[in-house]
Amino acid sequence: MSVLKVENLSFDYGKSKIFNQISFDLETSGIFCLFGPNGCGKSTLIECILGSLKPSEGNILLNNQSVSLFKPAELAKHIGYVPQSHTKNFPYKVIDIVIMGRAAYTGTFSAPSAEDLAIAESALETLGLIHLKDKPYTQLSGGQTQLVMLARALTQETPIILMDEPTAHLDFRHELIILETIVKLIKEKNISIIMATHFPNHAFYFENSGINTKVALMNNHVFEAIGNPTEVLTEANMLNTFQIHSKLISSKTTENKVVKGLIPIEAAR
Ligand SMILES: Nc1ncnc2c1ncn2[C@@H]1O[C@H](COP(=O)(O)OP(=O)(O)OP(=O)(O)O)[C@@H](O)[C@H]1O
Repeated sequence: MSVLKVENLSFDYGKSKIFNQISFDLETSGIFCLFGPNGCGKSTLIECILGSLKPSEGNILLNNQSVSLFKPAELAKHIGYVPQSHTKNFPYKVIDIVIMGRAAYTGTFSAPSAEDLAIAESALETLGLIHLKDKPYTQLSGGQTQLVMLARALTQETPIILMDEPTAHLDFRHELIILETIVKLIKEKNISIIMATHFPNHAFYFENSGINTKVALMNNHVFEAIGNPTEVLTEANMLNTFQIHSKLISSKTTENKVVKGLIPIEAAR
């Protein structure tokens, strides 16, 4: 079943066409990975779904209703967002940043309730961040900040979360913690996720973890391929889109689980 439908969506900045007539379904408890070269339009598409950019044509349907009909606070009860980067203007405490995820429920000028505080603390617990609760978030590392942004999105308690390169700047361990958290959210809370990423192995990681995973290869203003990771992230598509030679490998873990991944071999000259 689909929770979000994008139909024939186009967007341009003036005369500059960013994408043209793209369509996809986000399935309940599934992940949809947007994958493609720098500047192909992944963030622009995410911002169209969030309602902060207006597409030139097409529809975005949430539970069969156009997102353009939702008031921002109403949309924020359905769709959470983890941005690619975040400017830190003021040394708020971590808990205050996370509790901002409740704004759609409390209103901008009302004080958060004890329940809002409990929800925010529970999100920090889920992500192993509770010890940072009272720390000024201007003092966090890049990885900790990214996890706090995810905690804020969880606090929003939405069935859908959009993530724009959520592992950018993270070390190997923090990257895996984010990926594991995404898998947990999908399996335990039935959340559906759209994620822009530069790493084919993120999509394979989700598939290897038993998640319903779809990938779109965004390039030349369209989805040049769409489907499961094995169908889309092929050696031929990597050569065609990124001009790199790569090798798709499949192996078994000690628990006999089949895992797939894509190894870059050489940039084509
Ligand atoms: N305000 C703007 N006015 C005009 N063009 C813009 C504007 N913002 C972005 N663009 C252009 O739109 C295109 C798509 O940008 P977008 O950020 O969506 O790409 P992306 O796929 O997310 O890139 P990356 O992988 O580098 O994050 C780029 O060519 C970019 O230069």
